[in-house]
Amino acid sequence: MTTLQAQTVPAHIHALDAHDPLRHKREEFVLPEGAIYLDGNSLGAMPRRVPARLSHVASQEWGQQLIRSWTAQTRDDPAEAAQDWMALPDRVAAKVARLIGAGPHEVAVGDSTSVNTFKALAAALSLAGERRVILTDADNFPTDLYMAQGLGTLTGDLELRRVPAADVAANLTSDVGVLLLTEVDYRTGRRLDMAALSEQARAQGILTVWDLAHSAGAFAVDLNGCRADFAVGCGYKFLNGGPGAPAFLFVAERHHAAAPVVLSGWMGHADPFEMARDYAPAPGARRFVVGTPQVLSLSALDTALDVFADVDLRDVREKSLSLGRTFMALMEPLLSRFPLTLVTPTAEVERGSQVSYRHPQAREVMAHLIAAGIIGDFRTPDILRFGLTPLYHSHADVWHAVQGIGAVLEARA
Ligand SMILES: Cc1ncc(COP(=O)(O)O)c(C=O)c1O
Ligand SMILES: Nc1ccccc1C(=O)C[C@H](N)C(=O)O
Repeated sequence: MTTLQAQTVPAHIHALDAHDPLRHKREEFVLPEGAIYLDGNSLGAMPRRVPARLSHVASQEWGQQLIRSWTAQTRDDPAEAAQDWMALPDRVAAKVARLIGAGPHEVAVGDSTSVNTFKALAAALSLAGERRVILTDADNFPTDLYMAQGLGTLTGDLELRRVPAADVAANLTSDVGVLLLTEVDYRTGRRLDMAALSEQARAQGILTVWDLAHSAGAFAVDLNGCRADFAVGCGYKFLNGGPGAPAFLFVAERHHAAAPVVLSGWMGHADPFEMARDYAPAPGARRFVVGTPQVLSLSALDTALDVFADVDLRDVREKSLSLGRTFMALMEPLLSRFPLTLVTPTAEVERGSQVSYRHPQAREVMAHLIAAGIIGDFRTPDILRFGLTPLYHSHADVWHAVQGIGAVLEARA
């Protein structure tokens, strides 16, 4: 990789970076040496300020303050007082809300995306009444399918109807209760039209559950603008919250009164320390926080999200599209020389923040690429996937990566 990075980047690539309004953000991340990391859609790079926060949480909040940290409001220092662990999920929810077009009271942070998918599906199905069909993309991410299957085992009367993504709109029929979709496909990077599909679903009385795993932090999401009903997403991909970071759940305000809280844990109770015998939900989406907040990982995510504080998500989207365009254009000559097929849509509205190709030996090729310092992903059955993170990638990275991909393919041929 070192030799590759020593190659001279063409002037037109440099020019793209020179005009990049986000180029200063790269310094806010720790990036691996001697490698080009194109996997922020699996695990985002670490924001530089996270270790100091974790160190403070460990040494002071946990080490010294211990249980007093749960209710730090009792402390004299106003800055410390505002850092109580009980409200940490709510503080993080407010930061996530801004990125997904939601109100802070509509977002709950905690648990995994899988668990939040279960909460959302259970609530949505209950609101759907007699309609016992969940419609989904047959190629949806496995955990979305599995969680729906698990819920079906519990209720016993559920049909999980899987259709190709292109056929979803035609299958929004009156027996469907819930539409479960992932906005950006984890393999192809194809982005669905969330606004149109939400609208079409609503017209049929169907509730929507959107998985934003590959959307949140990659571009501006407008849940309320789309009148989405429920959504979930990961904290560790484009939100850079670290391995196993807590996930989020969005529940539109109009459903707060009627949506049942199936996992009704005490931390979602209106007054946990009242220790009442019966469950009474906290106001807003906080009721969907189940058990004790994951303080260490929430703290990491909390600080990681500060990277977005001065960022305009329109710039993020513009740059993501530019990186993708550049990547695809530079890869173009390789497509006639090697058995590579682009599977990411070229139309910008249909793209997330990754570029993927089919290759008959994709698994092997990706192993070679990783060994050469180009870190992407292999996804079954034959996908080479390259994630683009506008906050820390430059067009020069993309250029170096494509030179490396060409060299690896050439060496194998
Ligand atoms: C679309 C999608 N949903 C969900 C997940 C993950 O769910 P969890 O955080 O529960 O592992 C991923 C990635 O792992 C994903 O790509
Ligand atoms: N959570 C993980 C744990 C281990 C390895 C990968 C993941 C991913 O997130 C994969 C990602 N969802 C994907 O779109 O492929």
